[in-house]
Amino acid sequence: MSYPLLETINDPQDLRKLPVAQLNELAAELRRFIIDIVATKEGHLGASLGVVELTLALHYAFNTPEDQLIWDVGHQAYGHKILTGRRDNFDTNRQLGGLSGFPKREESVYDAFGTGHSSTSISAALGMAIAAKIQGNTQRQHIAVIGDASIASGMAFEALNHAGDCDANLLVILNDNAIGIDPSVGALKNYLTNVKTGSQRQENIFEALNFKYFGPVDGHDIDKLLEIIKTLKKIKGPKFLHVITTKGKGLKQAEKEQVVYHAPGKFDAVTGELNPKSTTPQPPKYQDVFGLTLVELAKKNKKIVGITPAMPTGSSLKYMMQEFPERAFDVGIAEQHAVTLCAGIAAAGGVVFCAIYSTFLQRAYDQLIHDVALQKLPVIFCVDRAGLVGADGATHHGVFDLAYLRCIPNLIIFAPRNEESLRNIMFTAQLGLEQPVAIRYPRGRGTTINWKTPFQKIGIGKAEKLTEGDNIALLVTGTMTETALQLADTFKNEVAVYYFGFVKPLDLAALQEIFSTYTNVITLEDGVASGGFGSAVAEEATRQNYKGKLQVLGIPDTFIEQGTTEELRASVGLDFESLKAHVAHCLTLI
Ligand SMILES: Cc1ncc(C[n+]2csc(CCOP(=O)(O)OP(=O)(O)O)c2C)c(N)n1
Ligand SMILES: CC(=O)[C@@H](O)[C@H](O)COP(=O)(O)O
Ligand SMILES: [Mg+2]
Repeated sequence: MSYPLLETINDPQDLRKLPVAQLNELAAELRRFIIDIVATKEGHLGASLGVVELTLALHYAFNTPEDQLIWDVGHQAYGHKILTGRRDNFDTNRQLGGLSGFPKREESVYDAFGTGHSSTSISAALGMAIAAKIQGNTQRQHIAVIGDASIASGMAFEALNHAGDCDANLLVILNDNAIGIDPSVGALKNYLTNVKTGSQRQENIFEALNFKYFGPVDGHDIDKLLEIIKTLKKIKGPKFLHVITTKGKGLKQAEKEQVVYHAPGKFDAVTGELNPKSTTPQPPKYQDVFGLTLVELAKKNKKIVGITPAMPTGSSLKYMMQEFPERAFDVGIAEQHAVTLCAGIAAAGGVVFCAIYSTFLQRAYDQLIHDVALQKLPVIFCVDRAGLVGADGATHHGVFDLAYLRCIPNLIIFAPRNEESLRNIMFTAQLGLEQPVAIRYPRGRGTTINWKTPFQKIGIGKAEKLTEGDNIALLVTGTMTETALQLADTFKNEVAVYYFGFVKPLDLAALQEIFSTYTNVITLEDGVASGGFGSAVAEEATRQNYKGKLQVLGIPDTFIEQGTTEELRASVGLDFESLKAHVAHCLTLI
């Protein structure tokens, strides 16, 4: 494919030299470029296609990078990256050693603020605007582009509340396409629909918060956008521009199936059709083991309720939402609310499952401690995307959970080793625990094709010895148990594998036996090595005055960037080959 006009744009200075009349042609090429790359390299698609015209208009009208442009979440910033000097290496997007799939300050001066988690843009832009004012810079513009799902989050509202009471030079652009990953939810969504259709006369929320409100404007009409931005630039203080766009704009299937084409995987760049799925039977995704098992349990246990903050498709809570719409809810991008809502449901006797990604649970840490654990409310957290998640990279890896959960009193922490163990802990939890439990499992598929095994109750806090071995005790948690078993198979009778599903409470009796039997102990986990499972074992080793050698293997103390999970595991020595070499070396020292 050739992109004659786009190829002349190496940064926004080049863009600003074009006559306005050529911008629509450039928009068509930019859209085509994004489609061509994402079709083969994968990534987020619909969001970037929807803001092609807005991206061009912003870089054309504002003086970036002096003016600060912040993309909320940042999954819609592909056009921005391509126009700001990253066109020629955009095919490395989300790959090992390549561009990040999100804006990143160290990647470009045009990336004013790193994003990945949603609803941070208004706070960050306001912070920059306040700093500029203090430094005497009254000319710099600060622009936050935020989606309709992201603006409904508490954090965004906190920032709007503050900004409306400041005279800082801030422009909030609401990119309203009426959908997040899944359809947007809530009263704000209804309000925005009314504003767009003019179906009800009501006070403008944003004006009520002291913003100068403009719009709604067609976000695919570059001329209109430029005209309105010209006016906005002359106004000081907080301003709000409401832009209406279509997610997936320009690719028929992406416009029609917006949920699927949020991040569609590989597809045909010309027809837009998704690449055919493999017809050979495959093990299930962990998210589906969770989602379908929950439906099974909810059919029998009428007290079960399911909650997810904005990830019904990603977490597969959608299955319960379809089957029991009155007992399963998507509450939008509202992790803090979701956790305290679950606390409330549990306090009132509900058996509540909170389906949340590990990386997003970080946002609700105080709610987890203050509202759930302190009151010993038996909320069942199903913490998805634990461990390395792959192409989303540093903002999204679920590697901190074991460390940040382990220090919370009253909380049980369980990491299933396979599909069966995930089903059984879910079954056990809904039978009734006296305290909360966090069940963490990874992105992607398990290992068992026939995974719908009969339910069995799990004894809380029990570790299991899986293989016999004389020289090394390999203590493992979660789905890395499969790798540990491969190691035991490679070093037959040398490596004893102990599976610790429970990171808390730890099986102290099992540890006592291990410390009194082995002079070499290795722990293995797919979370950070400092503070996680291995640290728990090390603390107990100190308490028990263990004199042998203990090694804690996990993610090192650094942020891990993007790549395939296999590449990333290899990069931190947690793949089978690296571990095999490590164990072989340890055995030579014994
Ligand atoms: C705190 C947080 N929760 C959840 C997500 C997952 N997530 C990424 S994009 C997205 C939807 C965003 O929707 P919207 O703001 O409307 O932007 P659009 O994709 O429509 O452009 C969600 C829920 C996230 N990135 N951050
Ligand atoms: C941008 C964002 O936060 C989500 O789109 C995320 O990439 C989803 O991750 P999964 O693909 O693991 O559901
Ligand atoms: Mg949206």
